[in-house]
This record gives sequence, structure tokens and C-alpha cells, in this order.
Amino acid sequence: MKKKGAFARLGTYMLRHKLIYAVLLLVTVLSIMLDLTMAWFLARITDAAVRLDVEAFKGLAWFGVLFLIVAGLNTFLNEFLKTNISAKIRNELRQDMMSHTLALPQSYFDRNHSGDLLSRFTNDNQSVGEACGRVMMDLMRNPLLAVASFAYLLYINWVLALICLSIGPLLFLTGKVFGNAMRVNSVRVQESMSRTTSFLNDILGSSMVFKAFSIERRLQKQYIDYSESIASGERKKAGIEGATGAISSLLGNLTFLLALVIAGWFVANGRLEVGAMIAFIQLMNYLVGPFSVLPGLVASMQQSLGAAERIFEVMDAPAEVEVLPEVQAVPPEFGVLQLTNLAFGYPDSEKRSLNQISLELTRGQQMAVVGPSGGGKSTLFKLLLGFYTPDAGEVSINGSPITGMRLEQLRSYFAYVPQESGLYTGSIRDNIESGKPGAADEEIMEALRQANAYEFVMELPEGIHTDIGEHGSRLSGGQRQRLSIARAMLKNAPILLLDEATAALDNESEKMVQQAIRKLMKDKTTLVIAHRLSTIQNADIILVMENGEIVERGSHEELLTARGRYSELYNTQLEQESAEEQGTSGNTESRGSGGTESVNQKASVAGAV
Ligand SMILES: Nc1ncnc2c1ncn2[C@@H]1O[C@H](COP(=O)(O)OP(=O)(O)OP(=O)(O)O)[C@@H](O)[C@H]1O
Repeated sequence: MKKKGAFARLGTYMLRHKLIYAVLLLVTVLSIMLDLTMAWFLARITDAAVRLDVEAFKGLAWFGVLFLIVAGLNTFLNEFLKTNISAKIRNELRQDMMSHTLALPQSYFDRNHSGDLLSRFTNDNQSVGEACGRVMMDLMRNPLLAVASFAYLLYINWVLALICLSIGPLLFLTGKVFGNAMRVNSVRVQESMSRTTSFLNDILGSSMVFKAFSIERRLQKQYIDYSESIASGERKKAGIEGATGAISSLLGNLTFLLALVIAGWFVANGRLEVGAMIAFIQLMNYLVGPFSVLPGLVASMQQSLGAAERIFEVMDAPAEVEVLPEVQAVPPEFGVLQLTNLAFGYPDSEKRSLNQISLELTRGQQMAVVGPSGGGKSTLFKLLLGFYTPDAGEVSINGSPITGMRLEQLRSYFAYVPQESGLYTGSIRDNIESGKPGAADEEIMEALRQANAYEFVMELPEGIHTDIGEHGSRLSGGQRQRLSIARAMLKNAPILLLDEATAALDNESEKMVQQAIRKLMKDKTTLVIAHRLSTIQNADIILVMENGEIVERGSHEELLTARGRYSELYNTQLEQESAEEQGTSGNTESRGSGGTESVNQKASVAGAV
């Protein structure tokens, strides 16, 4: 998108506030008139003093008081409206950006770093807000002030006026040269800031990892590099601003001195009154001032337009839905889910992550997907949830291809329990309620009971209103998972997609989670990704996925008898678990409930599917 495009689009936001801009324009014109009045006032007061006209002072004093009141009110209105309009436009941009971001497909989030997005929501938004308020109005005010002052100077003495004006082109040229350098540099600073925000976003969100690996020094060094890169851009900015300011003021002072000498000479020769010379000095500042601040303002505007482009880039990214979806109040009827010859490769990836996938899941059936890492299990879920569209083949529910369904309609068939609990900052209530927006407290409590989470939640200081911290960091892994299950319970969708919700839990916690899952799965059709094969022995069908293909399918017994890939995986895992069991059995007491459970123990809590 060209700069003009960004400006025109910002214009649509500004046009929504025509009235404020109209008042701001009036205030600006009034402030220019007040500036000129000040020059006139100085001339009058000087002339009265030179002529020893005491009578004139009384009137001038009253005029001065009135002037101060009007100028004060005008300054207040000017500052208030500029800040106000910035805040309004920033707010609207933020909201529009958020609603579009929420509508973006998963592939967008795969490609773009969340820290970069964050930077667009914050730094860029701030910069654009400035442009629509202060920068914009100053860009209008300064040329108007220069023209008005020049007209007044012409009226006082045209020779002096032309001398003053001669500085204009020089200052303009300075501004153009330095303005370009400023724009190039500010793009660099913005990019550095965005990289730094991404880095901070990553490391601050995983404080336990960097502490556990003792990589604080390395992170500190990396951060110093990022921070230095911002600082170096900012130093360069200071250099450019300093040079622009120095050249502008040198040119301004030179012209000023020249004009002053000539004005003094005119006064000495009786061709100019002393008051007119004082007015001239004041007007000279008004004429030269804008030329020296304009380059900086133009550079700021360019920088903000760059920021606006980055915001509009997000808003222009193709969305997966036009209107943000609403949760369907009543869960749909479900009969059968069919996948026929499904094939899929991620955008930007040459390799196919799924190939020739065909399966049928009927109401009430419990299906498990197992297989080595990278086999395509999670990708299968992503396609079912409509995060990506298959390259070939078809997914249909109750005989209707999902391509003909709205996304919210498709997603209403599934309750998803992700591997990571997927909780967000806010209260327990906020998190659970996302399963059924608008749910009553009783429904939330019931879901918590069903998910074996009621008791621990009630023990928390503020119950369901307790803030759980970033991604639920104030809770244990098992507690997080039980909340994730409670959320799925509240959704009450016909198909449960469970992504190995029992991974990495201790014995006690796993029991609680498994119980919760069993209740969740009651009367539900289930598709579960399982890494621990001991937990899926009761599944109706087990699919073994490898390299994106289903290489085996059948019940636990059938697959063991077949002595194929499943039986290989099962026996390897059995051996590993009993080796771990033997290695740790001597320490059971010191471990408490955090130890690795035996295969038999696991089998006793198995039956999730
Ligand atoms: N967003 C992505 N972009 C590109 N390739 C991806 C993306 N996500 C996964 N892949 C690739 O797709 C393949 C299947 O990955 P998938 O996450 O489905 O495996 P998985 O069976 O769920 O693995 P695991 O058991 O480790 O979770 C892998 O080769 C992986 O590298």
C-alpha cells in the first residue's frame, strides 16, 4: 500500500469526527489571529511608551486582560480537542484491528509473531493517534501562521518582509533532506521495536524455562543487542533532529539579524516607527518558526503513516469470516463425521502433512489417534475445526460437506480440550464462560463440579472470581486441565476433540483429570489424540498415524494381534514405563504423588476411551 493509501484510509476515521476537526480548525485560526494581535499589541504599547501617552495605557491594559483570557481559553480548547481526537481515533483503530484480528485464519498466526502484532496494537497505534491530533493540526497551523505573518509583515514594510521570506526555500530544502533521512531511520527504529517486543513477549511468557535452564545471561545479552539497536536508531534520530535544528536556527538567526539591522537602520532614518519594529521582530519569529518546525512535523507524519500502513496491513489480511461468529445456543444434532481421501500441506511447506486420510466416526463412538511425533495428529484436528482447508478430499458431517457450513456452525459440533489448557488472563469464571457465553453462575458451578474442579476453586480466595494469571500460571497443570475440561463441558457439543489432556500430570492429578474426562465423554462422540497408549485400550477404534497417513486401524486387541506398528509402539512404551517404574520405585516415598505411575496403575485409571 502506498503512503497515500494509508493517509486516505486514516481520512475515513478522521471524517467520522468532522465536527471536532471543524472546531479545531476554528481554534487554530483564532490562535493565529491572537498571535498577530500580540504583534499589533506590542507595537501599540511601544508606540505609547515612546510617545509618553499615559492615557493609552489604560485601554491597552484592559485589552491585555481580555487578550489573556481569550488566549487561555483557546489554548485549553486546542489542547483538549487535539488529545481527545487522538484518543478517539486510537480507540476506534484498536477496536477495528481487534475485531479483524479475531477473524484472521490460523495460518496468519502461524506466519506472524504475536509480538509483532502486539507492537502494531501499541506502538503503531500510539504513533497514528499522534498524527491525527497534534501532528495534523500543527501541520495546518504552521503554514497558515507563516502566510498570515508574511501578509502582516508586507503591510508593515515590504522590503523587510521579502528579506524574511528569503529564508523559506533554504529551510524547506533542509527539511526535505533531513526529513527523508528521518523517515528511513524511523522505519528502522519501528522494526527494531517490533523485534524487541516479540522477543520480550516470548521470554516474559516463559520465565520458568529461562530460570530452569539458567539462560538469564544469554537472554540479557540478546536483549542488550535488541535494545542497543533501538537506542542506536534513536541516537541517529537525535543526530538528525539536532542537525536540522542547528541548520534551521542558524539560517533563522542569520536572517533575523540581517532584518534587524535593516529595520534598525529604517528606524534610525525615520522610515519605520519603533513600535512597528517591535511588531516586526515578533512577526519575524512567527514567520521563521514554522519553517524550522515543518520538517520535523513532516517526518513525524511520515513515520505515523508508516505505522498506519502496518496497522492496515493487518486489517487487509484476508479474514476467515466476515462477521465475528456467535456461539450457537443449542448444540446441533450429530449423526456421523466422515473424512474422505483428505490431503493437506501447510501453506509455505512443500511437504504434505496429511495424505489419503479416510475415516468415519459415528455418534457415540470413541476413536483414538496415536502415532509418532510429527505424524499429523494435531493437523487432523486443525482441519476438523476448520483452521485450514484441505488441498484434496472432503470432510462431511451428517452427510453435508463442511465447506458449505459457516465456521461457527462447523465449530459448534466440537468441544476442544487442547494439549495446553488454553486459558487466558482473567477470572476462572471468564475462562469457563467462554464455553457458553452468558452462562449463569449455577451452570459454571455445575461444570466445575463435573470437571472435579469445584473443590479447589472454592478454596481459592475469590472462588470463581479468582484471577488465574497469564495462561493460568497461578494454577497447577492438573487444575488448568480440569478448568479446560469444565469449559468443554459447558459447551456441551456433540463431538469431543481431546488432545492428550492427561500428559505430564502426577498420579493424583491424572486420576482427577481422567475422572473428569470420563464424565465429559459420557454419551459423547470422542476423538482423542493419545501419547500414552495405556489410556486408550477401550477405544472403539484406534488409528495409527505416521508421516501423515493412517497406517493401521482397529481395536486395541486387533492391533496387538496384528503385531504391526501399534503393537511395536505399545511394547516399546510398556518397556519404557516399566524401566521408569523400576528406576523410581525405590524413591516412592520421597517423591510423594509426583512420581511416574506404573503401567498397571495407569491401566486402572485408563478407560478414558
Ligand atoms: N504451522 C505449521 N506450518 C508448517 N508445518 C507444520 C505446521 N504445524 C505442523 N507442521 C508439520 O506438519 C507435520 C505434522 O505435524 P502435527 O503437529 O500434526 O504432528 P503430531 O502428530 O500432532 O505431532 P505431536 O505428536 O508431536 O504433537 C509435521 O511435519 C510438522 O512439522
